[in-house]
Amino acid sequence: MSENRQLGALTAACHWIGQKGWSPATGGNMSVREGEEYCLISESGKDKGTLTEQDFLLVELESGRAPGGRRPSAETGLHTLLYRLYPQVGAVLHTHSVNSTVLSRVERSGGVVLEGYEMQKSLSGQTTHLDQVVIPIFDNSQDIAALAQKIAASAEKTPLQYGFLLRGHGLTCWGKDVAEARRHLEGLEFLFQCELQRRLLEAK
Ligand SMILES: CSC[C@@H](O)[C@@H](O)C(=O)COP(=O)(O)O
Ligand SMILES: [Zn+2]
Repeated sequence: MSENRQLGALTAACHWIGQKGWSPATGGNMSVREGEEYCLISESGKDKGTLTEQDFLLVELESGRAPGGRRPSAETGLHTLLYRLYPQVGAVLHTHSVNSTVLSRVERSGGVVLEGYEMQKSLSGQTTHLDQVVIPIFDNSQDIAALAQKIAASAEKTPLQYGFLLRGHGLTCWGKDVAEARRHLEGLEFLFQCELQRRLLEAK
């Protein structure tokens, strides 16, 4: 097993995510970068709230393969895409919260616009509630390779920041390390809940 210094923090983040109820059943997957060519990602099909460091597999970013016969996350292709596109990405968290699942369906456009919330400042680089933060939404697909291609094409036009939603599926977010990815996840989840409640209360 690798001695990635972020792996303990990632395992703790997985337990926290489980306690929050953001990875029900076996939903969600989590990873950390391991140098320029690899990442460590959760094994497919496990309960992400009770993972140990032995449940993470070393995967090559280019091929998405894990040596040794164990099966990395079904959504490995989305994690490896982010690590390949952005050298500054050090950790990726994918969750299945009720709020991200519902909001990504209620919002029919290609993105959720967050504006007017102090908590936007939980996202690195954001300094005021007056700015707009757009979290893109991509239609869900079971074809992860095709989905990764669509996301990559979109990222060429508009670079990805903080995270994206998969419609009716969940949130994938990231940071330069586990601590930042965790802050982005908590901030976005808070903002999604605010946005859903605002829409409910303002609906005629
Ligand atoms: C109820 S799990 C749904 C899965 O297909 C997937 O979306 C997911 O997040 C977990 O897949 P995994 O292969 O365990 O990483
Ligand atoms: Zn998922």
